[in-house]
Amino acid sequence: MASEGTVLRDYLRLAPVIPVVTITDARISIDLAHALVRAGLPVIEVTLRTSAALDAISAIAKAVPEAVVAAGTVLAKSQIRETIDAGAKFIVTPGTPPKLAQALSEATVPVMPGCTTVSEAMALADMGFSHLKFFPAAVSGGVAWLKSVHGPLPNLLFCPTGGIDRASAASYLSLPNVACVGGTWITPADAMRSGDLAEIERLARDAASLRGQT
Ligand SMILES: O=C(O)C(=O)C[C@H](O)[C@H](O)COP(=O)(O)O
Repeated sequence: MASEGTVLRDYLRLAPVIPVVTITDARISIDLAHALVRAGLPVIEVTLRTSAALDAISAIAKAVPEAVVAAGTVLAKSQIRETIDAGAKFIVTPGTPPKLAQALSEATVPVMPGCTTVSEAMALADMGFSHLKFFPAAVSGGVAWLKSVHGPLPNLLFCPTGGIDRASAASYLSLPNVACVGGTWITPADAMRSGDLAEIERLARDAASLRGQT
């Protein structure tokens, strides 16, 4: 688990923002990943919310080696193997009930489990997880929550996600216990639907520029 933490830390250092992407047609995934990589956001979380998700992960993993594709919305133990087989470089969950946490602790790729409370964060830290998704961040205390937990839990790093946008991202990124933030604002549903990759690349470039402000 310790070496997995190092690998995950290196992934999360690649960019200030992880685009959280829901893909309904896997055919867009390679061009989308190229656009995000070009813009400076190589770490991409593909949510397992659609039937195209595993194909999209697989396509990105094979065709865009500069990208680090993660599987998001992993809710069940059975999805761990599926996503690793598809080529996911790491796994992200929105929340992490104990049985899922146990299965994730045995995964062969790094995992960023989701949590919302101090007790959940402590339980995950106790299992060896060092980088946690704080979800849903904005409605669960946001920046103030992260500031408060840094004192008692100084060794944990978070990727707050949920309700974060371009305007609020910088205040999260300025915190010492925030590795990066996640969000969907880079890949809005209408741009995804119409395949407007130029707009997505513009939003991604703008998000990547947040690095300099922290
Ligand atoms: O489905 C999951 O597992 C998730 O990870 C949830 C997403 O991270 C949020 O839905 C982010 O959405 P926004 O609030 O629009 O940025």
